[in-house]
Order: sequence, then C-alpha cells, then structure tokens
Amino acid sequence: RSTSVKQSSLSFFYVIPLGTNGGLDENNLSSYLLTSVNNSIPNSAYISLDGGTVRHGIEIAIKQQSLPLNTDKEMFIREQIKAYLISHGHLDHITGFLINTPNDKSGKFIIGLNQTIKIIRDHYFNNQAWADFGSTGLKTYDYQILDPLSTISAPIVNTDLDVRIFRLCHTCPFLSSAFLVSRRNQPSASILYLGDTGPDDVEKIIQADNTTYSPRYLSQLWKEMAPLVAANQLKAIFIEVSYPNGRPDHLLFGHLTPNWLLKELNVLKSYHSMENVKIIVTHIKPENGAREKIIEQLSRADALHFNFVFPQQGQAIWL
Ligand SMILES: Nc1ncnc2c1ncn2[C@@H]1O[C@@H]2COP(=O)(O)O[C@H]2[C@H]1O
Repeated sequence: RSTSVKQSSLSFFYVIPLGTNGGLDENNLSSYLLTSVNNSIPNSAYISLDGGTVRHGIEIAIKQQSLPLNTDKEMFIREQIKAYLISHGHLDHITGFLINTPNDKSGKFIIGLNQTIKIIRDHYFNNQAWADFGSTGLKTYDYQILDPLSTISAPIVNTDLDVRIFRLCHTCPFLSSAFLVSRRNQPSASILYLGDTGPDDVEKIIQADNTTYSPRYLSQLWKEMAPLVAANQLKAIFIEVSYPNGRPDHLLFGHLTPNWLLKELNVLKSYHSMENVKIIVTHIKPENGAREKIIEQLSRADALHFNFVFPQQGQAIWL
C-alpha cells in the first residue's frame, strides 16, 4: 500500500522533511519546512516546524532536488525560512536552529507556547549555553507566544500562513504542543503538526492528594479537528510514533507506539472518515529495526482506514 505524496495540480502545501527521526542521529532530527503551493508552484517563503536538523537537511534536500540544485543553503536559511515554530524545548527539536542562529537574518519570530519560549530564553539564549539572540539580547529573533486557549489563528509574518496552537502532554505535566497551520489566502487548507506526545490514557498527573488527573489534550484536539476533516480542509496530520509495539507504557517517556497511535486516530475517525487526510509518521527512534517494525505494524488490517506516509529526509511531500 502506498500513498502518493507527489505533485498534483490540487496540491495546497509543499513540505521538505529536513529531519525525520526521534533522537540518536544528530544528522536527522525533527524538522519540517512548509510552504503554500499555488498553481503547482511552492511559495518561496517557508516556515520551519521544529528545528532539530536544519543545515544538513537542506543539503540533502538540494541533492534530492527538492530544492533547486543552485540553492545556496546559507542564503536559503537567511532569506527563505521566515519563522521557527517550536513544539517544545527538547534539544532534538531545536538544536539545528540554535547552531545556525549566529548567521541568521534579523526580524524573524520564534513561535510557541509560553512554556517553550521560556525554556529557550532561560536555558539556551542565556549567554551561558548560547548567546542571547532573542529580544532581550542581540534581537535577531522576537518571540511570538501563542495562547492555547485562543480559538483564533495568528498570522505568521512574511508568509501567507496562519497558526493556532494546542497543548500536548509529553510526560505530564511537561507540555509539548501542536500547530494547526492554515493558508491565509484561498483556497483555504490546513495541516496539523504535533510535537512529541504520549497517549491520553497514559499521560497523567499525580496530584498532591495522590489522586491522578488526565488532561486528555489529544481528545480535545481531535474534537477541534473533526469539523476540518469533515470539510476536507485538513490535508495532513504529522504525528509521532517513537517506538514499535511492545514497549511497556512505563517506558514510553511521553511517546506513542503504533497501537497507541491507532487508538488515538480512531477517536478522530469516530467523528469522520479519515480517507482524505495523510498521516505523516514522525519521530521514529532509530534503533533495532524500529522503522521497519513500525511500518509493518501500521499496515495491518485495523490500520487500513488511514493513509500513512513515512517521510524520508530531503524527500518532498506535496499535500
Ligand atoms: N527516565 C528515562 N530513562 C531513560 N531515558 C529517558 C528517560 N526519560 C526520557 N528519556 C530519554 O530522553 C529523551 C528526551 O527526548 P525524547 O522525549 O524524544 O526521548 C527521551 C528518551 O529517549
């Protein structure tokens, strides 16, 4: 079973995976360039969803001809990546972005939850771990803090894209987030990018009186996505599967397996058929044939309701 991610006259978005794995290989960490497509031509203004591997991913993308062969990677980073949307502050989602900050062009925004921006300010841009390229220092970047309780999308400056944020649990109560990125201009369309997340049934906070509380952020997210799926506006969901089945729940560290992913996606499918939404599987931990196992585990009968895509570094995806 294969799902086409090739160019079509009906494409709304162009995605270049700069890094697809969940850790271990520093050359291939979570990062996805996204731009809108009009008349089959990708717009030159990209955003970066997470920033794990940046420069090396662009080199691979040029080799794969997902970017023109004469692309100058330095110029591309400076001129064509307009904003970094960071799902959470873990190093594997931000390290490539950080390393490239000294040569970046000013006037860009780092976009995320208040909690994520605080990690960047306090732990990276603190003149100890790294120079302060933020708004309190060298001012290369400004911070765009998004409110997860707002139902309105915010513009991403210098692009034709808008964004809305949602909270996720990644070892509760540590927060990660999901971005709903939408085209501002007609025809409208959206993609949903999730940072790391554990399953609702596993992510629990133990309270002071020893009772547990489950925020169930994924179930809230699926409820919000259902109308977009029904309207055929949601083109893709980028969601993680870090480990193959069999990983015990207490060793998930805030991640999903194929079984947990299917359990979550079936909640969304209970609202509407998912046949028109591509499910782009991110963040596989590159160990012990995990990728092959996960692909196999997501091809079983109960997975056939979903169009899974397994992205490869540098290989473009048209949505
Ligand atoms: N308790 C733990 N023991 C060992 N490894 C851990 C533990 N918690 C987190 N990790 C690892 O630290 C990583 C941080 O990034 P990830 O969440 O992608 O994946 C996490 C695991 O690989």
